[in-house]
Amino acid sequence: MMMMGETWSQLGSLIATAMFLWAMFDNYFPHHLRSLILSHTKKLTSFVYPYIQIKFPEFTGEHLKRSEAYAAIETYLSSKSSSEARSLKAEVVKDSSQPVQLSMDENEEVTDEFEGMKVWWGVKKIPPRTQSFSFYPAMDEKRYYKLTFHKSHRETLCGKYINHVLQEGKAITVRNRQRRLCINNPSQNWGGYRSTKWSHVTFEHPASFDTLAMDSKKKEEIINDLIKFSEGKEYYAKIGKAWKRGYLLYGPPGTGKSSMIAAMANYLNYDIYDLELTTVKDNTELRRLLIETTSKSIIVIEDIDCSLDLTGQRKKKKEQEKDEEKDPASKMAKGEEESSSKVTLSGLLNFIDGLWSACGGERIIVFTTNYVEKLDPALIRRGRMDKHIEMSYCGFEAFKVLAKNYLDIDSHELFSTIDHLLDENDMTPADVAENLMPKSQNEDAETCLKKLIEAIKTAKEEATKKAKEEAQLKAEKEEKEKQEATQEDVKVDESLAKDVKENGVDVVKDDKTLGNEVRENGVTA
Ligand SMILES: Nc1ncnc2c1ncn2[C@@H]1O[C@H](COP(=O)(O)OP(=O)(O)OP(=O)(O)O)[C@@H](O)[C@H]1O
Ligand SMILES: [Mg+2]
Repeated sequence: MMMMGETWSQLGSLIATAMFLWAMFDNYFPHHLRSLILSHTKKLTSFVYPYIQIKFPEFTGEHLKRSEAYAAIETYLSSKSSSEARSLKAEVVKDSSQPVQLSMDENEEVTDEFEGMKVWWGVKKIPPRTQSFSFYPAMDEKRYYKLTFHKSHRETLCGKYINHVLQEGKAITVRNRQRRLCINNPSQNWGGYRSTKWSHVTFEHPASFDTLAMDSKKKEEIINDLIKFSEGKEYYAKIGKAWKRGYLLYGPPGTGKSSMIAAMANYLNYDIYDLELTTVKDNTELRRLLIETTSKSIIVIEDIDCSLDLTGQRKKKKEQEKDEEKDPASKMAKGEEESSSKVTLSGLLNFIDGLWSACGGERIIVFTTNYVEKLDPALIRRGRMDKHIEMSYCGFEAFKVLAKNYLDIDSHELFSTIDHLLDENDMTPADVAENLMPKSQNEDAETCLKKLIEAIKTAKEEATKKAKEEAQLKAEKEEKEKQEATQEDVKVDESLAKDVKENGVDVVKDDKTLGNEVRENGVTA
């Protein structure tokens, strides 16, 4: 059965040869008789060989570009080839998480089924026409995939099936794609041979939504939001909106903002572009960087409050100004610095919902901050940042996720104590996780839980002590200010009295108010 397509193909060739021989007798037959015979032969061929074949050559076009269809078919057939074919070829595919991709060798055949219809796939090699030396031997070795199916299935297989193969092939490539973490290069390194605006490494962060400790309802809501977005191509096209979504993650340090971004990327299979704004010179550079990001990616700007301040000017600039006050020499370079500090809030906003949105493909943009209240409302208004996600201190539900991850336990008698303690005290998931992690092999789950309880209690005591100290400091400061104010008043009174004594009328002339006071105090001019 395996070679069925092959056998039929040979039979087809035989018939074609016979037809050719018929044609050789061309001259001996009158024209009308000849076309009659030919039309009957065609019917006979189609009756004896009711199969259709489609070829997909590896290289196409004038410049012999590797055909996308060929690559997609190869990927699509990879799993079938590895389980059915006896002679296989292994190739390393660039940027793939799979060590090698297996494909069937020449003259092998695999079968596939689509809506109950059977098809045969084979790969063939066209031998090179010349034996001459070539710089591109791989290109000389032309191959093609051959699809064979019964003519009665023509309509479905030519349209729907081929479409399905190509789409699935591309989807598998995306799934197997090694994801990348890209970091923007400083612009002074942009010029030159083969330089790029982004450097990348393989993204291998293990965070996932399963390991992320947070309220399960909130987590589910975020996952659903991501699914809706990633499947929303038609929806976004319908409502006339660019296929983009903005998230603002805010919360104290160590509450899992960066882990959340990694989990999102892992969940959606997206690349991450970690955009460091402080090395971007101006809005033009920002645009150039963003235009080079690829589809299916998350663009991250961490600690947005540190990159831009409320007026849209760079924070760095403000700090420079402070330094300049102390150091006049640095003032000399001010003009230069100014021109290098021009990434503005409006530039960023224009990019988020301006023209950049027109470049197709799905992109998510995530801002993180520890201080949401510091951000400009223009930056975080709905529509720009579609979803605001608060990453908060560790609650009991989040703790249970961490306990499962770190200690592999779902319940324990100490859980209720921890529940109570976490309810009353703020502790970040990062701190909880740190305490739950066994430091040696002797530390079992109970020891770690006790360690956590101790840590929360200590943190509580420290927090109470700190609060007391702060209250005391505040009271002392207020008292000091009060005393200083009183001393200041006394000084003013004394100096006033002295002035009046020394200057007499002049003071009254100069200062009406003072004159009134002087008059009231009984010292007349
Ligand atoms: N919600 C969480 N779930 C699971 N692990 C967490 C969570 N929050 C923090 N952690 C742990 O703490 C470490 C630090 O967390 P992360 O870097 O995500 O915090 P962050 O909110 O981005 O902090 P920062 O504001 O300082 O950037 C992580 O490596 C992770 O192990
Ligand atoms: Mg972070």
